[in-house]
Amino acid sequence: MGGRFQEQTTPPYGRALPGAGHAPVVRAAPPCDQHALGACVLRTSRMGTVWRSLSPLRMVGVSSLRAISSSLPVFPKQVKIVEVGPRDGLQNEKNILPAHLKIRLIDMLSEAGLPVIEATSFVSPKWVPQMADHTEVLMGIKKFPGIHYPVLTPNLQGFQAAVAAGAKEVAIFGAASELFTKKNINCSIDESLEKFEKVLSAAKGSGIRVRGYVSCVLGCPYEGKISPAKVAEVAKKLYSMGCFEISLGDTIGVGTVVGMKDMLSAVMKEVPVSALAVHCHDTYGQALSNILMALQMGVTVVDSSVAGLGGCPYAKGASGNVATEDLLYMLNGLGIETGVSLPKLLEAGSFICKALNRKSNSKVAQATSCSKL
Ligand SMILES: CC(C)(COP(=O)([O-])OP(=O)([O-])OC[C@H]1O[C@@H](n2cnc3c(N)ncnc32)[C@H](O)[C@@H]1OP(=O)([O-])[O-])[C@@H](O)C(=O)NCCC(=O)NCCSC(=O)C[C@@](C)(O)CC(=O)[O-]
Repeated sequence: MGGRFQEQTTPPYGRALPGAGHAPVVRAAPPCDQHALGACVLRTSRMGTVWRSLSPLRMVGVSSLRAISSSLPVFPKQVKIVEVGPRDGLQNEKNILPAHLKIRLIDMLSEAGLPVIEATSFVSPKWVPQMADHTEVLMGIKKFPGIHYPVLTPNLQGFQAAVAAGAKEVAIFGAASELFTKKNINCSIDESLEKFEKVLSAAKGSGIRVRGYVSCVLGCPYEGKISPAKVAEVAKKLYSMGCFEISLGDTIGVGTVVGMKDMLSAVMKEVPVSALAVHCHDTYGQALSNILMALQMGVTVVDSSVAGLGGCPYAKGASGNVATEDLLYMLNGLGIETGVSLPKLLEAGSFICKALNRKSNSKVAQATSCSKL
């Protein structure tokens, strides 16, 4: 897998699509960043709509080009990708994957250069049986220098077990929905905050970093619409309690860009944007658009799952996170640095899909495996 994919920071443009003999020459469109926008135009003909590569200066004058550039959004230079596949991706799998395969997956993701890999959860095995081998997994992985391996801990019991297994970073997970909180961790939002407070104060004493999740930021499977004000309120509480980063989860992947913009605008009044991450499930195919909106608003941390694995066991019908391969392809196209190798990531995705006997949800993985045929 990924053999044809060379290490590069920009996508491979210009491959003729199948059937090009009868159709106009079609070229893949470069991503619309400040440098690339002028280089392509959308042309409509009797044969349909195609992208065509044109010299920017032949299309528009220099002054118009400057005007276009200055009105385009500014993207961050660097993005930190938080890989959640081994936890969020696998937690939903019915068949228990042996620990040695989870360990191999995490090691391959480390080799791909992911800076943060969420390794497992210290939750009740009665609630999430797939994560019952948390200690074996956390102790079994190679700990690459500079890479963080956080684990989920819903309460002090989970925190203590995680620390005993060698965790140096944990994540607590709340939600902006009462009903989701009840279904997910069996308590109210206020009760969850009391439990998290205990985790945070124990973590402070042990020098452990704590990340905070807020689920259902763009909709809840039980309550429907969630107000941006409620998301901002929970995010603010987690941040004031000492979480170094707040990950905003579109748990069921129902959000669209306007919702993302409104929600982030509300949260950014309470939590600095440098401490925010977005976590987008791709149920309605909106994850990359929503992430692009978040990047334009200054967010520089994005969660994703290799091969687009996953879903939440307490959010029926939700599909996996945005695939890390697809996110990386988009960031590469925008010239945004991540330090992650796409070929190695594709290998990790191919490995886990074989282990689970399923097709990758990543469009990039599908495209590159087709192009090998
Ligand atoms: C939170 C609990 C434990 C409360 O569950 P509970 O039943 O209310 O817990 P309890 O305190 O009453 O204890 C009952 C039993 O659970 C045990 N227990 C208690 N705590 C632990 C622990 N930490 N680890 C292991 N065991 C634990 C405890 O020892 C006891 O065992 P028993 O005496 O019956 O044998 C439970 O509801 C649970 O484990 N829920 C799992 C939630 C979960 O993992 N959800 C998926 C992750 S969240 C997510 O995916 C969303 C996210 C983060 O990705 C962002 C997004 O997409 O939006």
